[in-house]
Amino acid sequence: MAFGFIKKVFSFGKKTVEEQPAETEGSEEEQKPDEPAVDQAPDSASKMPAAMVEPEPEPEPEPEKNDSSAAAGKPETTDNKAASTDDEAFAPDGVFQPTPETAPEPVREEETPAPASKAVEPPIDVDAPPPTTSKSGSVTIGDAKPAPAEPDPEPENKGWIARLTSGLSRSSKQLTDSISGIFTKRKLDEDTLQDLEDVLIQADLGIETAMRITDTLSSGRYGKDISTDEVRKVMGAEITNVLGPVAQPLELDLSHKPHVILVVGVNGTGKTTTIGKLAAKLRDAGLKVTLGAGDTFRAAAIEQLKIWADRTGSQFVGTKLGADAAGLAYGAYETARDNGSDVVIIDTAGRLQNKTELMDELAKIVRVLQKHDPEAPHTVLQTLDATTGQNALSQVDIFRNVAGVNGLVMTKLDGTARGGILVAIAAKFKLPVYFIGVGEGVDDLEPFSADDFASAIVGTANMEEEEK
Ligand SMILES: Nc1nc2c(ncn2[C@@H]2O[C@H](COP(=O)(O)OP(=O)(O)OP(=O)(O)O)[C@@H](O)[C@H]2O)c(=O)[nH]1
Repeated sequence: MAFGFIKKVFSFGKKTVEEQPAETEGSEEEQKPDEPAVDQAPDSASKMPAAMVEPEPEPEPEPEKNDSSAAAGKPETTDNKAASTDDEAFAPDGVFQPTPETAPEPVREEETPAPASKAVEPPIDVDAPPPTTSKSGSVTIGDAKPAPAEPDPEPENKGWIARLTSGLSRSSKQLTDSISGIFTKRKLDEDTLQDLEDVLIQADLGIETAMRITDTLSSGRYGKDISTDEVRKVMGAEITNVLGPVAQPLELDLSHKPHVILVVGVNGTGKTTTIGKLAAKLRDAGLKVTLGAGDTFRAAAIEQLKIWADRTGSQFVGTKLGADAAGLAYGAYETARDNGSDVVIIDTAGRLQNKTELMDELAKIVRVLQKHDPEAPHTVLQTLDATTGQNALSQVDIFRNVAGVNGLVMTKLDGTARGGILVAIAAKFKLPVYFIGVGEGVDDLEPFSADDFASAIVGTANMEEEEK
C-alpha cells in the first residue's frame, strides 16, 4: 500500500494543520477502484458561513437522490438487498471477495446541490481551537484540555460553557438542594455521609466516585460543621480527578489514508449530527473527508448525513434503505481512497432491539474495512445521549464489546442533561471522552474539559465566576 508514510497528528486543539507532503495519491489503482466516487466538491468544498452551516434537524433536502441515482446512474448496486452481493461478497469466514459484480457498490451521490460558494469562510467556532498536526503522525482534534488551565477566558467560551452549565443546571440544582438538606444544621457524621452517598449515587455518579467523595470529606472534616459550598468543592475536585484522565484530545493518525472513523451508538444519541460537526472541524483543518451512510436502517439518517456532507463539503457515499451496511462501508472506503480523502467517517445504525443483528452488522463492517486496511477502523467513537441515565453504562458496555469503541462523545449536554453518568462511565471504563455536544449546530461540538464539566455538575461554575 502506498499509504502509510505520512505522519501527522490531527488535533482539534491547536493551530496549524501542517500539511504533510501530499503523499502518494496515486495509490488508487491498488485496489480495484470502482468508479471513483464522483461527487461533490470535495475538499475545496463549501466553506459556508457558519449561519449557513447550521443543521436543521430534519431538513427537507431535495428528495434524496438516492433513489433516482440508484435507479439511474447506479449500476448494479449494493443497495439491493436482493442483489445481496453482500452475502456473497462476505464469505462466512469473513473473507471478502470483491468480485467486481458482487462487490457491494454503494451509490455515490453524484451531483450534489452545488455546495454554496466556496469562498466564504468565517471559520466556524471560535471556541473550538483549530486542529493541530504534529510531526509525529497524527492529527489531534480538539485539545481536550487535559490540563484544565485557564488559557481560554475568551468571551466566546462563555457560549458553550453557559450552555453546558445550563444543560446540567437542573440536575446540579437537585444535587445542591439535596446536599443543603443533608448538611443544614448537621455535622459530618456517619448518617450525613451515608445520606450524601445516597444522593451522589442517585445523581448517577456511581458508587466508586460517591465513596471517593465521602472518604475525602470524612478524612478531613469528620465531626465538624461543613458548609454546602465546601461539600460541593470537594465533589468538584473528586469528579475532576475521575474525569481528568479521560479528557483527551482526539488524535487521528493520518499515516492511514484514509483514516477510518466508525461512529456507533444507540439510535438517536447523536451519531449523525456528531459526524457532521466532526466533518466540519476536519474540513476546517484542511482535511478532505468522505462520509459513509452506514445507517441503512433509516431513510432519514441517510438523508441527514447527505445534508451534512453537503454542508461540510465532504463527499458522500450512500445507499438505499435496507442495503447492506458492510457493503456501504467497503464502498465508502474505496471512494475515500480513490478521491484522496484523509478521513472517512462511517455512520452506523444502533438498533439495540436486536443485539445479535447489531453485533453481526458491526462485526461485518469491521471485517470488511479490514480488507482494505487491517488496522481499520482506526477510531471507533460512541455517542452517548446526556439525557440518558444509568442506561448509558450498559450502552458503553455493549458497544465496547461489539465494536471496540475507543472513545466517547457525550451529546445533548445543552438540554436537560444528566451528566453524572459520564463520571460513572469514566470511572468504570476509562475510555477517552473526546467531545461534548452542546447543541445542534455545526459549531456545537467542544473538546471535553474535566474541569468545566465537574463545575457544571456540582454547580460551582457560577460560584467560581462570582469569586473572580
Ligand atoms: N440539543 C442537542 N441536540 C442534539 C445534539 N446532538 C444531536 N442532537 C439532536 O438529536 C437528534 C438525534 O440526532 P442524530 O444525529 O440523528 O442521532 P443518531 O444517533 O444519528 O440517530 P439515528 O439516525 O436514529 O441513528 C437530532 O434531532 C439532533 O439534532 C446536541 O448536542 N444537542
